[in-house]
Amino acid sequence: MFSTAFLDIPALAGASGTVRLPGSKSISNRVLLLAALASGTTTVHDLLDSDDTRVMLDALRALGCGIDAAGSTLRITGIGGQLKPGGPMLPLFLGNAGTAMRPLTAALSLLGGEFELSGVPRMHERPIGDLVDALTQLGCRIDYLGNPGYPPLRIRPVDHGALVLDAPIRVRGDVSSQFLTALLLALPLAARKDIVIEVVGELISKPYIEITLNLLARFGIAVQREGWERFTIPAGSRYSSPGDIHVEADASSASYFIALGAIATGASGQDSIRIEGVGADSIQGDIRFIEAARQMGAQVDSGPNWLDVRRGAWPLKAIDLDANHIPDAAMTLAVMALYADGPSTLRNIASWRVKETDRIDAMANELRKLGATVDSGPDFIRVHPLERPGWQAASIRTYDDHRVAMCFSLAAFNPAGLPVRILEPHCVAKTFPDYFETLFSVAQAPEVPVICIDGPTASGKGTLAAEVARLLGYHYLDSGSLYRVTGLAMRRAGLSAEPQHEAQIAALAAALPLHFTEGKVLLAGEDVSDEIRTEAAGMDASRVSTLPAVRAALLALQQRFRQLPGLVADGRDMGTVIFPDAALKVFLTASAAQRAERRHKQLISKGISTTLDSLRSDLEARDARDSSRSVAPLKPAQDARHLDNSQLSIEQSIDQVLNWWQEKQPFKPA
Ligand SMILES: Nc1ncnc2c1ncn2[C@@H]1O[C@H](COP(=O)(O)OP(=O)(O)O)[C@@H](O)[C@H]1O
Ligand SMILES: Nc1ccn([C@H]2C[C@H](O)[C@@H](COP(=O)(O)OP(=O)(O)O)O2)c(=O)n1
Repeated sequence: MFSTAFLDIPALAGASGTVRLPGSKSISNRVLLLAALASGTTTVHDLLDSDDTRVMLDALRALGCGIDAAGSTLRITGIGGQLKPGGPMLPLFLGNAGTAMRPLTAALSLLGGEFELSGVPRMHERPIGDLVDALTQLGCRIDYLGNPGYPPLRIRPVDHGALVLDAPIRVRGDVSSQFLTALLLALPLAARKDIVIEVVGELISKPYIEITLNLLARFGIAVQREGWERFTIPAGSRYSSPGDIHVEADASSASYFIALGAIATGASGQDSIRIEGVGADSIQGDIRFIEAARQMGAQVDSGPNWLDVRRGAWPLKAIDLDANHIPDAAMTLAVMALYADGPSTLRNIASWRVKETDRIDAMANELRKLGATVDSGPDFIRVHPLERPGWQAASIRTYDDHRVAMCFSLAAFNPAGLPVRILEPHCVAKTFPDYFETLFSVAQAPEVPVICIDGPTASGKGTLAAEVARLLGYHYLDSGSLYRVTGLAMRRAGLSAEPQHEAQIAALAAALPLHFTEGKVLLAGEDVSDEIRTEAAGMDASRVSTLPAVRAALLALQQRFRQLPGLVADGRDMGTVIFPDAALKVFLTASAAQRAERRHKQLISKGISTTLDSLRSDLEARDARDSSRSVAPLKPAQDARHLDNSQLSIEQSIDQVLNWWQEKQPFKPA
């Protein structure tokens, strides 16, 4: 996951390959609650691991469920519809997870304990009054702790004998279908008699109700449905665990990759995007996004649990769609509309206004930043396509809304070749923590940005480069470590850095069984991180690095580090030889005295004893060798910016480099 303040997605030109998507949020949280209310143990396969499922699991654990996770499988032992009596008041924090807040409100109101349910500030702006009203009609005792009609809530113990089960329970269906889902999931707890629920107003998002009914049936509860207005939970309904249950991949998450297949072609101009984990026969309503994507021109093939999508019509065909049945996935259409042959309109989407943020306003604002003309109203949005000269590079605000972040990544395919900056990209953790990594695994960029930091030993290159990479979410190449490992391999093979061994050492370098994990360097599985950091190893590295065949052998390996979304590379010849087209090159120096002192401190702190004088003379010898060798000597690239950090702190050096980088970016302010 990217935990950076922003993520710059370079202009993307194509995409092809296979993605496996995480489990559906809607199915995951429903299954968890049903398994928690059932008796016995349910093994849940392919559960989504995200913020929203984590808050649900924390709540269920607090209620006394046994939860045991192993890889992508989770075993949950339910409470059999009953809480242990006499527990203390339980405060439950549910973040911004509507799929936890709504059903838990209903279930806990009927379970009998005392609870306080709260969430993040946005959760306290998301309406829940219609659900609370329905539960109150029934005899449940729920108080608002803040604004009436909104969380946080206080739930008091209920007297099951006093529940009013004779009259139908009436609930509004036109604000959020989650209220009805919550009642359907929870009311079997009270089904001494038949319980009838009547929907008031036109029910929105019906496919989500279908998921609810489908999963209730898996847990032994056969709800009778008359149209979309009346639902009956039969007397004596009891949750019974199905034993094993598989969670389909999230169809809403699939929408970004279906769109990707419709927009992008592969390197050969005809490859497709294959999506695994969900097929066209999915129980999730958002799978009908496929129909909309087809209408816009996508070619979609499907089989059991897979989809295969490729570009059909181009530009995409404009669409005018009642998107009430796919409210979440329809946001993706709003970005696809930028690539269409005319204005596209999405209608009947008033529910967007009460989601993680006001999604109609959010989409309109951010699409306008890209240069688009957008009209919107209480329940619709109309997006005009963008011609090449109209596109602007924008910093996209994401409003703590995962779907805004994910769908705007598709703007990186703009024909103007502009990058897109996504602010607070970590909001995707709500449903798809590795969304951007998954996108980058199939996307191709004509130019992956590189920042080079070259300079003499102990100038602080490694420290600076690693931190800049971390702050930008870029990959990091410590090229010196490759020469250090080659030096070590040379020693172990009983060779020395002489011309007569050059070919053998180069062969070793070309086949180094090298892995970088969690800041460690592994050579054939052995952790050599400390061994390659000694001054002797630095000297060996400097010696092998003078051999042209060794440098040639390491070239391709270094260039393979250049991957989306970008790279920061440090060394001696990053800017001159390995990445001559890098967008920013920094030549980092500090006085020899300063560098010797820094290295001295560094080695002492690692418990390695040495003297300042010997360090300084080693360092000067190494500088001389690195600068005077015939191939790729240490020297600033012609277009490098010089940074002498003798008088700068580490933070000041980082700020300087980030400022230079920012100056090169085309983004307009957020
Ligand atoms: N600007 C700076 N001011 C003071 N010390 C620094 C600065 N930059 C790096 N250092 C310290 O100098 C030492 C050597 O830095 P390092 O990044 O290993 O250098 P290099 O990769 O160039 O050999 C480290 O202990 C680091 O914390
Ligand atoms: N791109 C590079 C990186 C390192 N080298 C050589 C020259 C250096 O003295 C050694 C060790 O590099 P490294 O960056 O690890 O050394 P310092 O941390 O700066 O002391 O490798 C090189 O020739 N080209």
